[in-house]
Amino acid sequence: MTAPVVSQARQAVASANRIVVKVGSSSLTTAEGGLDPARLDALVDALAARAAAGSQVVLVSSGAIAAGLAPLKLSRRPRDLATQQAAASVGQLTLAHAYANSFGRYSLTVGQVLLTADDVVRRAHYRNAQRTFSRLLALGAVPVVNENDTVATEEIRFGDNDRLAALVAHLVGADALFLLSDVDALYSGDPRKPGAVRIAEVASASDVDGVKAGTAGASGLGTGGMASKLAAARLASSAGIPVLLTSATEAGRALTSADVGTAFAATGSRLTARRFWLGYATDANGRLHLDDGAVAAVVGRRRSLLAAGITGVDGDFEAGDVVELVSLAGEVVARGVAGYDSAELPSLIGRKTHDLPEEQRREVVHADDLVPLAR
Ligand SMILES: Nc1ncnc2c1ncn2[C@@H]1O[C@H](COP(=O)(O)OP(=O)(O)O)[C@@H](O)[C@H]1O
Ligand SMILES: N[C@@H](CCC(=O)OP(=O)(O)O)C(=O)O
Repeated sequence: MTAPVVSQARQAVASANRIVVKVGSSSLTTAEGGLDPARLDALVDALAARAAAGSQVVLVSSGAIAAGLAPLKLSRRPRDLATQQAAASVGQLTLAHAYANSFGRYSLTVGQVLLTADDVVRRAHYRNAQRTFSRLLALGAVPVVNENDTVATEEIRFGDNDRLAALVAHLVGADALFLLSDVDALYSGDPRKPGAVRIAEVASASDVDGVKAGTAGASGLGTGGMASKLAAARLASSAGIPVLLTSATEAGRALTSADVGTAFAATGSRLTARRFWLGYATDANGRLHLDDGAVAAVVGRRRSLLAAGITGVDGDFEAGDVVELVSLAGEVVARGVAGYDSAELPSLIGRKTHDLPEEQRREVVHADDLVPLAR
């Protein structure tokens, strides 16, 4: 008998020391939509076992809105932000309490961490959140994270916890990310439709090129569907963090042998906190449009961006602001820190460096301040 081939990604996920586990609303609720204590306990059983085996565990849990429905006598997930926030305000309390009790069965202490996108986008907040996580973990507590729905306005929302989990995985320097949902793996298309094929391994971004990632599941409680999980898995794996995507009912196996679901290998190398923040966490203030030669230079050869390769400028930004670098096809290929104010650029772009006045011969985006993005 030949032994099953275990991919490197699965080995990395199985032996990871610090892990981030994200669970979706649909995996924590009953058919009627309320919080299901049995499902929550089953998840915590698996997390506590991993903690007992020596891993540091960070849990990103959705479910606040779902948990708030019944107490507020709402029959389904509200569509408007204000009612979602009210439901989250009521439900987060129930959710956190349920986790505290459930982890308490194993004498594990939980700490609640509620984050808005601002806490990751602003560098000072990012560092602050990093310190909090690091201290909680050092003290042996399990951070239980959710979006701070009650104060997050439409503009400053993450909107989906898959992305939040990928950002938290980087923020805490996790060795693996687990995305637990109500579907056992990634499929080539929506598994509710015939013909979808299960994908076990994703070794590089091109392995998911043809995948049709559909919207949220039948429960009506999830938000992003598979598309947001796929984006989050790409975000984490391109920043050097392997990902395992499977259903919450497989949490036990996922967190021990990792021989279930879809494994995403870490493709890119780990970025420093500053480069990760620059590439993925912060908001951009403007856009620079690049010709093909400039894209090849900055993405392929990791060179600085010079004025000669820029064909257009959008937005109102100052030197020091973050901008997106866009190809002729309209794809955002990199992000970087602008070396000039947007008002200065129109007279420089398209011109060779030696044709420019001496004080304007510096790079528009220096290579050290430029992060090519995962495609
Ligand atoms: N290509 C695909 N592979 C797997 N699942 C998919 C795919 N496209 C759409 N889905 C659906 O995405 C759902 C999971 O997303 P969602 O309901 O948002 O989960 P969660 O609440 O866990 O975040 C699954 O139930 C599945 O039906
Ligand atoms: N913050 C929201 C969850 C948003 C969300 O991403 O939900 P899901 O798609 O179920 O992971 C809540 O706790 O209800």
